[in-house]
Amino acid sequence: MLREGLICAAMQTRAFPPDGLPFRKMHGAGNDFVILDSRGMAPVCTPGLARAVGDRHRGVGFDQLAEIRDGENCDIALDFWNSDGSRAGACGNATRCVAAEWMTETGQDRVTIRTTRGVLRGEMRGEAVWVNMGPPVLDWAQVPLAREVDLLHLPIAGDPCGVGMGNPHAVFFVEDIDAVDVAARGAEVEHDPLYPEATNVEFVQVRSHDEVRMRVWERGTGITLACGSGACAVAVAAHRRGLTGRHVRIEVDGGWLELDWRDDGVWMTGPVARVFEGRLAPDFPAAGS
Ligand SMILES: N[C@@H](CCC[C@H](N)C(=O)O)C(=O)O
Repeated sequence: MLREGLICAAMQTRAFPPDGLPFRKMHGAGNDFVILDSRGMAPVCTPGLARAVGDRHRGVGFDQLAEIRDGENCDIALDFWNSDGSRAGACGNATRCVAAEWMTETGQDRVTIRTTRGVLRGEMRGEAVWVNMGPPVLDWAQVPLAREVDLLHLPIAGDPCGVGMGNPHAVFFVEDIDAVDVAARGAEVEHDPLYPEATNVEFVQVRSHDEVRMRVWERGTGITLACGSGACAVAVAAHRRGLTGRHVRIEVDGGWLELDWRDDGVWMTGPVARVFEGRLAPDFPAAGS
């Protein structure tokens, strides 16, 4: 059990236990995560630890680190970190991964997960784990943006839509997604002054009323193979622009996600996989940071 190794955290120290810090590696459609479990104990992750573990050469490597914590009036809580050590307000694919693990471990078919945007719900439908990522934020101040603008047409070159999903997104609709330099344009838009807390950036080519192709540049991480909250933002933006219905399949670099924008929020499903379990060495550079 991951919890067994976190005795140090329970003692309010950040030093790793003598046999190392246990973690799980998972991915959802290629969006990869290190998952720590500090239920019943003090949280372990710090910006320094996230950066060190996130280093793909000297650490484990991940797009996001998710730390499972005790939930208040819900099953569990989740904190998310980007590989640059910053916090992420939402992570749809890690939420799907942890929901799937929790349901497998408990044998239950529903889970409630507290995140910074409130309590999210997950449920098993047949073989598929669906999570409700909550309603989109369509108020400019809450996205947040720096000033009042029309979210459907942001004053940024390329005419993106602005959407909040507990984290900010800028969604660009393009004719030919293969012609987009995602790294260059993504890095540029991430720090556009209109987004005071920076933004995730999605590029979308619409294929039909219920299918789109998306590529993503994530705030604090860079290009990833998928972004769940980004896929939610894309589904919302595409429907608001009149390009798709409320139910859409999204091809990302790492596979397919399915989105369903309902009255109670944006539901999402897609593949999840456990990759391995391991332990960070007790003398790992960030131990105790
Ligand atoms: N990959 C995640 C999104 C991660 C958060 C993002 N980089 C941020 O800083 O907001 C997902 O699946 O939603």
